[in-house]
This record gives sequence, structure tokens and C-alpha cells, in this order.
Amino acid sequence: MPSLGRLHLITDTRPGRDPLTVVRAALAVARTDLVVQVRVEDSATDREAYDLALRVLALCAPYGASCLVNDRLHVALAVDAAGGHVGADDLPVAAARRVLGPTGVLGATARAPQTAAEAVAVGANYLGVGPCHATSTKSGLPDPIGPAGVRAVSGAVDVPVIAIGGVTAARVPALLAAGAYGVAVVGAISGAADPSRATAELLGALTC
Ligand SMILES: Cc1ncc(COP(=O)(O)OP(=O)(O)O)c(N)n1
Ligand SMILES: Cc1ncsc1CCOP(=O)(O)O
Ligand SMILES: [Mg+2]
Repeated sequence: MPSLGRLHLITDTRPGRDPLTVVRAALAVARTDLVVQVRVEDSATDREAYDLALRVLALCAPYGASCLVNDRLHVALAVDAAGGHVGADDLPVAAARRVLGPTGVLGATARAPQTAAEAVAVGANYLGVGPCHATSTKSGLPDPIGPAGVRAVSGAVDVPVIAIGGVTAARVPALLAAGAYGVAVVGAISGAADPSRATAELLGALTC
């Protein structure tokens, strides 16, 4: 797998959001350090996901930044994205690996050491670990695991751990100290008054 960026921006496609403007702003600051994960609402059509993914890929290309597609691996393949991300309600990790083939980047969600190790054993290249902190971006999540939960998972696997859920620049140092390789965010960039500045702050915290 090519080296994975440490800052993952997940597109915010909730009503009233402007994900492409936010992606543009973040790319201009983070460039090749950014991974953009295309995530759409469950109610979105495949065509909407495909169109957004194509547009995100076109924005990423000049910067050499990677684009991953959440959940919909057929969309990832259709647009020639670098790979995809799956969780408990999506294809099982082993099946996702078969779909993406041996070289596609595959992320899997995990919040406990055993499921994390199992996901890696069947083909995950990185783990999205959380929710680390409370988030208002996604409902119905279990309790936050905090940096201690991240430490438990990162100690059990030898792939990059990407901490997710309520991540802010101020929370990055504790997550890195717990063994996280990087972070994934929605609100910290998309909900910021100045997404460029928020990206710079996250990046600064990640590279300290
Ligand atoms: C980097 C990263 N980590 C975790 C998730 C969550 O995936 P999942 O559990 O499948 O939930 P949805 O995002 O599909 O609602 C993620 N997307 N990215
Ligand atoms: C998709 C997802 N899975 C766990 S937390 C989360 C959303 C993270 O969003 P935010 O960075 O705004 O807390
Ligand atoms: Mg999912």
C-alpha cells in the first residue's frame, strides 16, 4: 500500500453542506497529506455517490491526494478511487478485500482489539477506530472509547490506526500518544468557520 495520509477528511453531505468547497480548501493546505473519504447519506443514490466521488477525485489528483469511498465499493471501483472503507453494516472485511482486489486500500472500523486484529487478518490495511469522543455528526453510536480505547486497539495491530469521532486539533496529541497514526474528521473541518485554518491546525497537531 502507498503511504497513507494522516489527515482523513470525510465528506459532509448533510443537507445544507457544501462538501466540494470544503474539500478544495482542505486540499490546498494539506495536499498529499490529505485522504478524502467520500461518504454520502444512506438515502443518497449510487448515481449521486458516483458523481460526488468523480468530482472529489478530480480535485485530489493535482495534489496527489488519495480518495477513498465509504461503504459503496462498487463506486470506488467505478471511479478508480484508491480504495474504500467498511464497517459493521457493510460488506465483511474479507468480502471487501475480494471486491477491491489485492492492491486497493481497505479501511475497516474497529473499536476493540479483537475485532481490530480480525479485520487486519482478513485484509484491512488501516483501521478507523472510535468513536473516540462524542460526536453530533453520526447518531446511534456506542459510547466513546477515548484515548485509552485507541491505545488498546493500536497495541493489538500493526496497521495504521485512524482515530475518529469528535476529533479536534486539541485532542490530537492524546490520540497520537495512544498510538494513533492519524485522524478522520467531519465536523472539525466542515463545521469550521474557516476550513483552511482548521485543516492547518489539525495538520500542525499531527506533525508535532
Ligand atoms: C476512518 C473511518 N473510520 C470509521 C468510519 C465509520 O465507518 P462505519 O462504521 O461503516 O460507519 P459509516 O461511516 O458507514 O456510517 C469511517 N467512515 N471512516
Ligand atoms: C462516521 C463516523 N463514525 C464514527 S464517528 C463518525 C463521524 C465523525 O464525525 P466528527 O468528526 O464530526 O465527529
Ligand atoms: Mg459504513
